[in-house]
Amino acid sequence: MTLQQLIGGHMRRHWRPYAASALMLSTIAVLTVWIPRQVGHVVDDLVAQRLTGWNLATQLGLLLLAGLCIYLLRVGWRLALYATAYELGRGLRQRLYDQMTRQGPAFFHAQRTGDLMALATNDIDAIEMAAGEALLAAFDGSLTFILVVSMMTLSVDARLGLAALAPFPFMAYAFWRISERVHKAWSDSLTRFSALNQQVQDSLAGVRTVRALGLVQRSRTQFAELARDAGEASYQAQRWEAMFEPAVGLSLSAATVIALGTGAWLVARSEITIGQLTAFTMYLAQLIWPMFAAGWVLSLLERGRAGWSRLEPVLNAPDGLKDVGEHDMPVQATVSWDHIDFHYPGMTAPALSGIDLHWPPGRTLGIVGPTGSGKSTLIKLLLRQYEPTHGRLRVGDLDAPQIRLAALRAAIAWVPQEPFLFSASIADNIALAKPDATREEIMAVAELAAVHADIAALPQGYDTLVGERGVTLSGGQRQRVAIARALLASAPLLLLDDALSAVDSGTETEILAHWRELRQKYPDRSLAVVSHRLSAVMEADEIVVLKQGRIVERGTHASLLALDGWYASQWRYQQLEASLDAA
Ligand SMILES: Nc1ncnc2c1ncn2[C@@H]1O[C@H](COP(=O)(O)OP(=O)(O)OP(=O)(O)O)[C@@H](O)[C@H]1O
Repeated sequence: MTLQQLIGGHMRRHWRPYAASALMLSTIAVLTVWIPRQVGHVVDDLVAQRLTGWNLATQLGLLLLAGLCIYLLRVGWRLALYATAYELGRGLRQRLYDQMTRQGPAFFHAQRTGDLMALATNDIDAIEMAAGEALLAAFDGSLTFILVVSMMTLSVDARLGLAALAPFPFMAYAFWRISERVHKAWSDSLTRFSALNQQVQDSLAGVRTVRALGLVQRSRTQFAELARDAGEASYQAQRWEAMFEPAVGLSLSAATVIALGTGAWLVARSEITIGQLTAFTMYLAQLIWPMFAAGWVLSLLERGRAGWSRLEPVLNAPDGLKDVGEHDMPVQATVSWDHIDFHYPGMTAPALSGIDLHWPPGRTLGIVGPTGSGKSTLIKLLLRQYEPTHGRLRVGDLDAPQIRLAALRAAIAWVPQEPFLFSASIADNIALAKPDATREEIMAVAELAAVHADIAALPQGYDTLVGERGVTLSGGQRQRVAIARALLASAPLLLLDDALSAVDSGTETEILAHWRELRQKYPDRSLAVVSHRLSAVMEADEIVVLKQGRIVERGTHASLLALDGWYASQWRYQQLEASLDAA
């Protein structure tokens, strides 16, 4: 879809404000061309001494009224047109947001956060201006041009009109050449602004790392370079835009010289009156606006086209995952990874191979293995962040894609290793999946996640703000707040993806003991624990050991110790480490 089609579709849907603006602009244009004609008559009548007293006052009053109407109508069209242009911007921002919420990690892998932020701000602003100011100026400019030129040629003198218009084809050619450069320059400017945005985002997210590693100077230099590039690109675009002005100025000056020369000759031959020549020169001055409007419209359209050419591919990126399922999540169903192989997009080595695993309801599954062995990938497939390359993920009798994505995800409470806390109170962060939860419910899950005492010790307790503008919680506290959040969701499947890594082993034992108590109350709730620390999975009903994407050992804690493989040696190592720590 081109920018023209996008704006055309928007205009069809919102034709009323556009029609109202067009009507107001047409009235303004008619009044604008009426004024010089009227002034011409007044001048001729004054020269002939036909205009005196009341008549003169009435004529001047009419001119004043026309000026007032023009002023009010200008306010009117602005309000009508800008409101509908903002509506287009709002719709595009909503589409972009929806697109982002539909996409999986592969999409975000391919897009930079800074780019997405620039699209939502700068690029959509440019499109908004193309649908608002540009359309208005195009309509107003063309109408004024047609009316003014008609008046010049029809009501004054056709020969004079044609002579004065002679320089304009040269101006049109110059405009065409300049607008090509403007488009290129704006594309470049928007892209560089994105890069600058990305640098700001990276620097803010990693500000502590940058400081700790003494990289502040390097980061400043990088920022300065990108800011300079963005500034220069923007300046370059403005420079090309500025070229419209000399083109207009030169053409109008040439037109004025021609008009005055030809006009004086026609007056001398008494073929036109002085009043007509006065009106003609006023008309010529009125051509300034359509000429500038043409340059302005071209540059706004080029800016909009540059923004749209960056936004469109993102809006039309295919959905990472097809949400075509029609079934609800089966109740008390076994989750099965059925002969699953998986490659990350663009990677040659498989992240998972030949995975066969069943996770019955109410059971605890432990997933362990060396780093990079595929533990989190197993969980990501269950969350349907990615689809298996081969094999099927099944829930009860259904393939996972047959289940509505929202239903599947609502049935899963997932706690990643580095959970995200929003800039809100701790209570709101815990109640994310259940905003109407009572304070008692929130406190109960915080107790289960062994974080209640930590929260109670904070200045405003559960109302303490966390996140960007609030208190910074430790890694272990964040993990436990996230576990409380997951427990409050009361989902049948709880996934702890290395979510106890920053918690000491005593607290880990406490949380797992609480889980066991909870399971007495809700025996159908299932738990999957990914962990490097084997003590977190030792009570699981089944433990699988992954190595290079394959299950190499499986069983209970006791049977795996008896197997004397990776699990047993890792267990001995971790026990020894714990006893050394305790000593
Ligand atoms: N988004 C991705 N794109 C490409 N490769 C990836 C991606 N995420 C993970 N991998 C690769 O897939 C393999 C398995 O990663 P995964 O995160 O599942 O391992 P893990 O066992 O959870 O590791 P850890 O214990 O360190 O968290 C690794 O080799 C990793 O580099």
